[in-house]
Amino acid sequence: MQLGVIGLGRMGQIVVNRVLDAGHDVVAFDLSAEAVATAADAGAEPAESVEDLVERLGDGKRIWLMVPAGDAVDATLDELNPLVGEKDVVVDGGNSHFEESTRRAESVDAAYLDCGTSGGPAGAELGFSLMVGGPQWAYDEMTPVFDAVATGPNGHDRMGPAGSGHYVKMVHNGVEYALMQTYGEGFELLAEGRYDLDLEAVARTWNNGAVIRSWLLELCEEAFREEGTDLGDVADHVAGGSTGTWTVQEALEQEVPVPLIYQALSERFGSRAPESGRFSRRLANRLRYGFGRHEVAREE
Ligand SMILES: NC(=O)C1=CN([C@@H]2O[C@H](COP(=O)(O)OP(=O)(O)OC[C@H]3O[C@@H](n4cnc5c(N)ncnc54)[C@H](O)[C@@H]3O)[C@@H](O)[C@H]2O)C=CC1
Ligand SMILES: O=C(CO)[C@H](O)[C@H](O)COP(=O)(O)O
Repeated sequence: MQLGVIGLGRMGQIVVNRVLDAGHDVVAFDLSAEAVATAADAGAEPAESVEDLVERLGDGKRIWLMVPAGDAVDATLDELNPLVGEKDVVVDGGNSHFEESTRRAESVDAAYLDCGTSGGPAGAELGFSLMVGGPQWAYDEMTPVFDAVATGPNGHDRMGPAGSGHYVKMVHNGVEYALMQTYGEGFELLAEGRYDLDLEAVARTWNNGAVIRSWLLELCEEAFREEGTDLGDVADHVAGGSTGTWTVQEALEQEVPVPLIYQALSERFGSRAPESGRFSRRLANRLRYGFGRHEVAREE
C-alpha cells in the first residue's frame, strides 16, 4: 500500500517508520523541511506541499494526518478537500475533539476516519493502541496500515461511526489524568511520610507483581531513577489539560459522575498557581515527559 503522511513530528515520524518497516510506501509532508528530510532519510518519498503529496499518490488515496489538533487539521483539510474524492480515505490520528471530527467527516469528500492514538513516542518500538471511528469499508481498507502502526491486529479496532474513535480517546485521557493523580498522591504520602524511602525501589517493587503495576508506574520508576527520589528540580507546574476538560464537559452533559477525573483536572489547573510545591504535581509534570515527551517544567 502507498500512504501519504502529513505532520512528521514526534508521532508522525513513528507512523512513517512503522509503515515503511511493514513494507509499504510512504509519501511525507510537513511544514518543516527538516522533518520532511528526516522522513526521506528513513525511506519516504518527500513532498513539497499538500498538493504535491496528493499528486504523488495513485488512485484510491490513503492519507494520514498527524498534525496538532485544531486549526492545523482544518487548514490541512481545506487544502486536501478539493483534491480527494469518495474513494479516498483520510485518517486524523491526532487528539481532535470528537465533535470536530464528526463535523469534518461530513464536510470532507473522502471517507474520514477519526483515530485516537495512544502510546506516545514509546510506540516507536511497541506500536500504538488505535481507536478508530468512521465507515467500516474505510477501516477495512486501512487495516494493513493500522496493523503496522498499532502493536498488531489487536492494537486497533473500529469503535463505531464518525467521532467515536476520538470520543474513546478523550475518555482514555481522562482516565490517564486520574491514574497520574493517584500515583502522585501515593508517592507524595510516601515522600512526606514517616519512613525515609527510596521511591525508585518502591516503584520497581510494585511493578513486579503488585496489583497496581502499570506502564504509568514504570514511568514513575523511570522518573525517580533519572531525577532522584526527591524529583530534583522538576517543578510543580503540570501543562496540558484540553482532553481532560473535554472528558469532564461530556460527563456533565451525559450526567455521569466522574469525580476522580474532575479532581485530577482541578489539581492540574491548581498546579498553575505560583509555588504550590506539591510532590504529586511534580510527578505528574515529569510523567507527561515519560509518555508524551512533553517539556518538563523545571524550577529556576
Ligand atoms: N506526543 C504524544 O504523546 C501524543 C500526541 N498525540 C497527538 O498527535 C498529534 C501530533 O502530536 P505530536 O507528534 O506530539 O506533535 P509535534 O508537535 O511533535 O508534531 C506536529 C508536526 O506537525 C507539523 N505541522 C503543524 N501544522 C502543520 C500543517 N498545517 N501542515 C503540515 N504539518 C504541520 C509540525 O511542523 C510538526 O512537525 C497531536 O494531535 C497530539 O495531540 C496523540 C497521542 C500521543
Ligand atoms: O494523548 C496523549 C497521551 O495519551 C498526549 O500525550 C496528550 O498531549 C496528553 O494530554 P495532555 O496534553 O492534556 O496532558
